[in-house]
Amino acid sequence: MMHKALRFPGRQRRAFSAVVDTLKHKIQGLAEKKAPQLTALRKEHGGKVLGETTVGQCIGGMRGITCMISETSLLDPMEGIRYRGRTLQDCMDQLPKAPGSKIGLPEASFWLLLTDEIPSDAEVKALNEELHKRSALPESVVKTIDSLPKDTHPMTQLSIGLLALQPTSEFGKAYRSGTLKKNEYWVYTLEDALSLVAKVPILAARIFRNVFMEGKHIPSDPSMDWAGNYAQMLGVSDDALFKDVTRMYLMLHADHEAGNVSAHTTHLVGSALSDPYYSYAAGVCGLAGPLHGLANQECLRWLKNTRQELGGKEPTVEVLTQFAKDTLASGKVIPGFGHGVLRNTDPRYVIQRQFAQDNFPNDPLVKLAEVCFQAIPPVLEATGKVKNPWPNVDALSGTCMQYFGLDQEDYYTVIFAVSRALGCTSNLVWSRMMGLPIERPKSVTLDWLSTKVK
Ligand SMILES: CC(=O)SCCNC(=O)CCNC(=O)[C@H](O)C(C)(C)COP(=O)(O)OP(=O)(O)OC[C@H]1O[C@@H](n2cnc3c(N)ncnc32)[C@H](O)[C@@H]1OP(=O)(O)O
Ligand SMILES: O=C([O-])CC(=O)C(=O)O
Repeated sequence: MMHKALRFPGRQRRAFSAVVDTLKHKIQGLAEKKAPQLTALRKEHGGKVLGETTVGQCIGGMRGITCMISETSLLDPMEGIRYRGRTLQDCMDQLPKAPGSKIGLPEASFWLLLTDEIPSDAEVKALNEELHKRSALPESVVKTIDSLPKDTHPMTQLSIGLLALQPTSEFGKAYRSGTLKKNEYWVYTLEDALSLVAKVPILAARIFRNVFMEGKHIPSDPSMDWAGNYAQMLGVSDDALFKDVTRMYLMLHADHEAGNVSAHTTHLVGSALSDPYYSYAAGVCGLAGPLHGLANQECLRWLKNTRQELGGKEPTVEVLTQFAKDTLASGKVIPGFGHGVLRNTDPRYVIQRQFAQDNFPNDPLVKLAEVCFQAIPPVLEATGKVKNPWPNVDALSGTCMQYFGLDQEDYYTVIFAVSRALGCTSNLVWSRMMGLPIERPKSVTLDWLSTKVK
């Protein structure tokens, strides 16, 4: 029996690819299982109270208000993010891997986020073949990107590139045709999600080579996995571990439930039925903020500056404590520390730290980051206001990649965005499947609040 709560197309447009058909059937199968739950929650429990909203939350960035649905992942403040119920360590252990690698493949996490299933090796291989088929950038997009001034920030270039891809949207075309039915929205969103995920590493590598490598490009290798291919197109290192560090980065940053700025923005824009290119370009603009994704660029810069100021001296906890205090005194945040919702060391940091300790423990920036791990939390704690003094993912991601020669910190958030495309577009598919409405919370004025609290 079909449930109205979820959007099942009556007659499915057959995809030209077996793996896309498989994905559609798996998503649809999962949606059929979830349909009674969604219907009951809407119809029988729609009036139940989840919590009250305080004036502090209204002024304070809506922290702690439970008011969004995201099926792909859920965050525990102490244990961090789980992709479809699996911790990141579970994902590292359980997801298929490239030959000789210990890293769970990020494109396998895309499959997991979409379907709630760990794909087989054969399924990931087929997905990679499909992504390669969809990966070519239209000539118009190449021209647009190549014509941008080289000093345009790489994140600006990426959002321009995503918008330049927008005319290729299958969802947009189908919607404009006037024949698209609501229960078909998710199918076309999935088509766009796959194409966007296929193209984003090609676009991102092009931006890198244009800005930092005099426009000398390295062609895509269709025999490679999604992230390994991205690493080889960046072309900064032939070390097999550089492919692994890229795979790890892209797996760890894929999703962080839906309230973070990039995911929320993507969801919000998508809720107006803007297609995935519009929606994710908007999300990317949010990721470019220094309190969110750009913190990894800021953190690497902070570490490099600190190292320069140390002038060859060994970093000590005492010296780093003073550096951290100076940063606070100058009115800046310490990038890579603190979090909106986590209340413990970010498990993404823990996994990256282990990778660095296993593979390049003597790298000067790794050593410096280790001292920061000891020195900075007490400084933040001493302010009495920082709710989470522990490191987040951004505290080490740049350090791990610079070891292999990718030390252009302005580029780091683009790598984050390549990864976040997996989670944000998976969420768009599920939002359209669940028929979620346009998002429109209530805002009020200060006078309204003052009258209310009297
Ligand atoms: C992928 C990601 O997006 S992970 C986060 C990446 N961002 C960073 O690493 C930037 C540094 N960190 C921060 O700025 C913050 O911790 C955020 C933005 C991540 C979270 O912000 P909030 O939820 O407001 O944190 P919290 O409630 O603990 O903030 C309370 C106060 O402590 C300050 N604070 C929090 N973290 C830090 C920090 N790392 N350095 C200095 N001050 C901090 C806040 O600015 C705020 O000050 P205010 O009251 O004077 O405005
Ligand atoms: O969850 C957040 O607010 C920020 C974050 O760590 C992410 O988006 O990866």
